[in-house]
Amino acid sequence: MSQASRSDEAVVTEGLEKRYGPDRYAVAGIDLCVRKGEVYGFLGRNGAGKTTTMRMLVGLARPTAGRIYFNGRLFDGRRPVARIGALIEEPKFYPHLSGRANLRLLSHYFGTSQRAIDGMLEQVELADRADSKVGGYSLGMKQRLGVAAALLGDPEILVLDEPTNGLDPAGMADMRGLVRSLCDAERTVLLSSHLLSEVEQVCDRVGIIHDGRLVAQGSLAEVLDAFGSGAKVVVAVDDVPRAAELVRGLPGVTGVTATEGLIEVGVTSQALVGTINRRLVTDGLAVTELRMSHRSLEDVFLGLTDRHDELSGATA
Ligand SMILES: Nc1ncnc2c1ncn2[C@@H]1O[C@H](COP(=O)(O)OP(=O)(O)OP(=O)(O)O)[C@@H](O)[C@H]1O
Repeated sequence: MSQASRSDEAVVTEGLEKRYGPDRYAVAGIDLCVRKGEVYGFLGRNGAGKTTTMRMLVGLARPTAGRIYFNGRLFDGRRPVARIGALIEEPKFYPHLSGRANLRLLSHYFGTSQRAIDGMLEQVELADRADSKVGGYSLGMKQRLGVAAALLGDPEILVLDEPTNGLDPAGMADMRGLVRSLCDAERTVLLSSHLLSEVEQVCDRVGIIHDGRLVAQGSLAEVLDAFGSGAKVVVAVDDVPRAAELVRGLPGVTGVTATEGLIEVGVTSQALVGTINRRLVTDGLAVTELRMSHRSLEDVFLGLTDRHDELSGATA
């Protein structure tokens, strides 16, 4: 059965591809799955293929292969099958007009009422600057006005390409809060970022793209579990080789690496801390430090993308 037939999925792509020239893949066949009502973080380094994917989703670029479904309906790149709002790359506004006037111009297409525009300006926290010229807005204000513009058609699916790009920490925090406030049972948000901390803080699920390929997808916990075994125990001990040998065979230990004065033990559960300690002490080793260390999404992301580079190098 096609994934696209599930009713809880807002955006599904199957083998979505964009090729520029014979061997130049910007997006090399990706299967995205964004569930209704979630904030989905599309994460990748610069040039990974995020913008190209988003441009295809909103009909600005034509896929060279693959399919896109919105709410289970096939999108052919022309006829809309769902209400989609988008902020892709830097928003463009008339600088000599106010924020409100810019929105009013854009709203003609959707027939949005003045009251609804006021509501949007409130929502993006621009109400008190709505009548100032956009030319005097900060980047963060322009980005928020861009989000308001993307909301004009009351979208079920909101696509935001790097909405925090170029913002200062305060602007980023504002944008994060705004993104969360926009997502509800009726609206799904798909946002891209190259910043792991952003995605970690705001998204329910993530897809990690590297070199045009989706290398991981799921909830943060799932991605961490599947690709990082989540947790490890760091032990400072007097006899590292002996300690590594002793813990390697314990049930629940997924791997051991030895460094100077330390072993790092991959574990399936925190309860292993006690087991590891007992095993070492019983054997007469001196344990001077023992702590849990959780891998961050950043470690997983870097590990996945590095591993992908190694594999590509090995097969090239
Ligand atoms: N029109 C084009 N012609 C040829 N190559 C392109 C074109 N557009 C994008 N690319 C290439 O496709 C790849 C993916 O670009 P894309 O802009 O989608 O990445 P990105 O993840 O959004 O990165 P960034 O955050 O830097 O925008 C890059 O190698 C880029 O150079």
